[in-house]
Amino acid sequence: MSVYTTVDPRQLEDWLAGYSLGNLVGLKGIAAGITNTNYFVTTTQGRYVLTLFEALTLEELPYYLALMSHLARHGVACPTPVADNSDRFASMLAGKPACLVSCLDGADTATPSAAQCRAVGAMQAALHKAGDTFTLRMKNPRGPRWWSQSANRLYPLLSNVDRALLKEEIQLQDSHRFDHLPSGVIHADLFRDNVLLKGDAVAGFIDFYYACNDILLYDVAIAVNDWARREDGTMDDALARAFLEGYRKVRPLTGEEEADWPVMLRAGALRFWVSRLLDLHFPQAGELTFTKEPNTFRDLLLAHRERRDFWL
Ligand SMILES: Nc1ncnc2c1ncn2[C@@H]1O[C@H](COP(=O)(O)OP(=O)(O)OP(=O)(O)O)[C@@H](O)[C@H]1O
Ligand SMILES: N[C@@H](CCO)C(=O)O
Repeated sequence: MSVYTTVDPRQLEDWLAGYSLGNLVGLKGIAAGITNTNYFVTTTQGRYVLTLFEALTLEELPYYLALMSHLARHGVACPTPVADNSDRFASMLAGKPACLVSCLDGADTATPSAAQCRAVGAMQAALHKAGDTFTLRMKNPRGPRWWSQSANRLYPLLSNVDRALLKEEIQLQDSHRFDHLPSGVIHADLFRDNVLLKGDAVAGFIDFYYACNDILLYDVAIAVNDWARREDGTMDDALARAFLEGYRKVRPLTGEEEADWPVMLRAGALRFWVSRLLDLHFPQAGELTFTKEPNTFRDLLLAHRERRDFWL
């Protein structure tokens, strides 16, 4: 259940007075989600999603909300933030930073088809292209420096085998430079649960709160690592190919990107192995975290390392 902060209708009516969205008709908590509190809000003008941010501050929100607004204006399927009468996308509600975005008609899937992977790949490429004209900048908080520092905290807690694997992979990644590859705005967490689908079409990408500027191919690797991953940690090549096919139709990969694909898949797996290990071993006191299985990404990393024939 992910309604951590309760909002009552009277309180919401007062807050909505700062918008031009008509009167409140319905308010319903959303059970899915882990980090934030989400509600479906219906007014006489339409249906929206209200998010109360449990960890991000009001000062941190403008980048993400401006980005969603920019992408939505440029044809990327994602929720559009609604501005209040003071032209702000976010303000305080029930003691938390809060925003309203348009409600999308779709649902996530744990078992995507090739057609759905193709559509998500194409929309991710559209996001990468639309990001070209977005002027705000955000460094990736989960880049190489972060995983090296995190690994130092984790080494004493890991088995000898896992410690050796983590050290070796970080060394390999540190020795490999990706600076020459195309970079821009990336979602950085485009997992299956962050995409709403309607049939085979993308209704919208959600959860932009890891979005940042980084290498575009890194974003593709993160997404393919989830969309084409089987339960046993190996890749479903047909799904991976479909994803890349959709992506390339909108933004063809360069020869340098193709050459770096195997190492980038490993970088994507490493990033989520490390973050899941951190969540497991260093749960933040008072923070609402739900631990996902770190070994999934260790096993995926091993599968990528052992693989010789890449299906690009
Ligand atoms: N704009 C939207 N339109 C329709 N449904 C939405 C929208 N945004 C979120 N949802 C629904 O709310 C659920 C929870 O949202 P989300 O995954 O963003 O939660 P979170 O707690 O903010 O993030 P996370 O779960 O990644 O920590 C989604 O699975 C989706 O069903
Ligand atoms: N998508 C992430 C969690 C949110 O960042 C994971 O599955 O580990």
